[in-house]
Amino acid sequence: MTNKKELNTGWNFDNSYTNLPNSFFTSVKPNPVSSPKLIILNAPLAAELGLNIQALQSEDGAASLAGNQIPEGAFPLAQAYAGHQFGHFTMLGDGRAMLLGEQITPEGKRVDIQFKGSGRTPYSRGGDGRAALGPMLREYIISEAMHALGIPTTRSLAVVSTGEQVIREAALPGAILTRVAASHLRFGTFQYAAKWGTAEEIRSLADYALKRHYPDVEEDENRYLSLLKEVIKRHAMLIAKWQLAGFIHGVMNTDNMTISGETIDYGPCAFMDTYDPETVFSSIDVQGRYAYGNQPYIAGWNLARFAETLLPMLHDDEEKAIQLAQEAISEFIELYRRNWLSGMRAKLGLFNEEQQDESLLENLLSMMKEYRADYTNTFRALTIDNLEDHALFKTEEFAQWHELWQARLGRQDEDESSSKQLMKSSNPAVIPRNHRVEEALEAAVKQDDYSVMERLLGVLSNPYAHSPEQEEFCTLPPDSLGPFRTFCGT
Ligand SMILES: Nc1ncnc2c1ncn2[C@@H]1O[C@H](COP(=O)(O)OP(=O)(O)OP(=O)(O)O)[C@@H](O)[C@H]1O
Repeated sequence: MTNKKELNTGWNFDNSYTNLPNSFFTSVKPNPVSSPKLIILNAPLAAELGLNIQALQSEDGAASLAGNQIPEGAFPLAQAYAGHQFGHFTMLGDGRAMLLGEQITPEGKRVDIQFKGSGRTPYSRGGDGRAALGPMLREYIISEAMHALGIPTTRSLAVVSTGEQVIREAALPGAILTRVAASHLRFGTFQYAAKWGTAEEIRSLADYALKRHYPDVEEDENRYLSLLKEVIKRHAMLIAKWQLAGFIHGVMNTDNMTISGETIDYGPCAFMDTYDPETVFSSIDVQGRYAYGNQPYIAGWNLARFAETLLPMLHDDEEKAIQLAQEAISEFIELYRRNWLSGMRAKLGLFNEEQQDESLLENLLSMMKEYRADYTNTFRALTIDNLEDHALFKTEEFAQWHELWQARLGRQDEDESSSKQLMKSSNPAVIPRNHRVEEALEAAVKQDDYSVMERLLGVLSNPYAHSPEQEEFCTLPPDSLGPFRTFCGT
């Protein structure tokens, strides 16, 4: 085995998180695995990060992506955090993840490099610290698809299999995902500090978050109120993008909401096929708390939990602090709605605003719900003017709606081709449909055949292309009216 200094992977770490008080993390070592094998490497992302692709593809590269070798400059640590899980507050922390370090990219950007599935930590509670191959590939596929759709998200750099099994409902092959994120600061990190930390500790966390993610407001007179408002703005944008793409996160616990406004934790998530706001993906979400249509309200609820952690810093007078927080939080739904509306206008090829746009949209969505229309394909069909053989398009109701829409398009200055262009860049032709993701995972995990996943990743990397190769990925699941199925075992 070559010496790690000879393995010039290109890591360029500068670890700022370690400057926070010790209570925010525990220094850890990844638990070496028996036979690391590189399953997939995201070469374009590696290049963006300034990494040496060939070195990472070597045997030693795989060992380093499994945590068997710690690169120079890394400072592996497990982050402490808490969170509301399905409404219940609990202490959490990285139980199977660890921050390897913060990479400074050639463009001077700072990003977290994190292993997920790299062994037990002091926060593992009863868990084994490990992850199964299927779910790590699932996170890889969906996070990269989200990125290509233009939705802020953590990224996936690589998956290595460990050569070891993890025991879930059955014995499954183990794997480690290398995740890249603007940071792993979560609402839950603040909740942890507010519950168990000192006033100084929470203040140092808030200052750190400001410096790292919102430097423009760092000098504001009430910078903690500005932090709250900026996080609200980012989430108003993020959740609008989720809703517009038909994405269901599945576990919007406060530990799965980032301060940076990136989507994190691709557990039981999916893109909606047939349009129904009540769609729930996770089988453990028996009450539908995290249903598609609830996501904006849950985000508002989570933001309120984040706001509570900042109260002592918003104002010396408690009542005044509560009032400031409430005012900020009360703006979230309106901000979200505005972003959503503007995205929906683009999906319909509309450049300007008219008062009746909301009802035009609501009418379309309620028809889609009634006729169980496929969310993505309906907008896509409107885009390409090739109305599919679907019950919705044959109804009198739709014909009337179509006429109103055409009249509305006619009342703007832009010509038809600009409208079509706008629609094409706003309505993806292909999304990671769950049955296609499952199919790719099954071939990969059970048959060691990665070709299905590679083809899927290929089309997902260019979702707005509207190319013939995408056609076969637009088909609905065989049981499109049935309940979603989840890929078990995380
Ligand atoms: N097998 C495991 N061993 C130890 N801890 C675990 C294990 N699985 C989950 N956890 C911990 O339980 C908590 C909730 O798990 P969840 O599945 O939501 O997160 P995750 O997917 O592991 O991580 P992330 O939110 O960073 O994507 C996290 O703190 C996680 O680290």
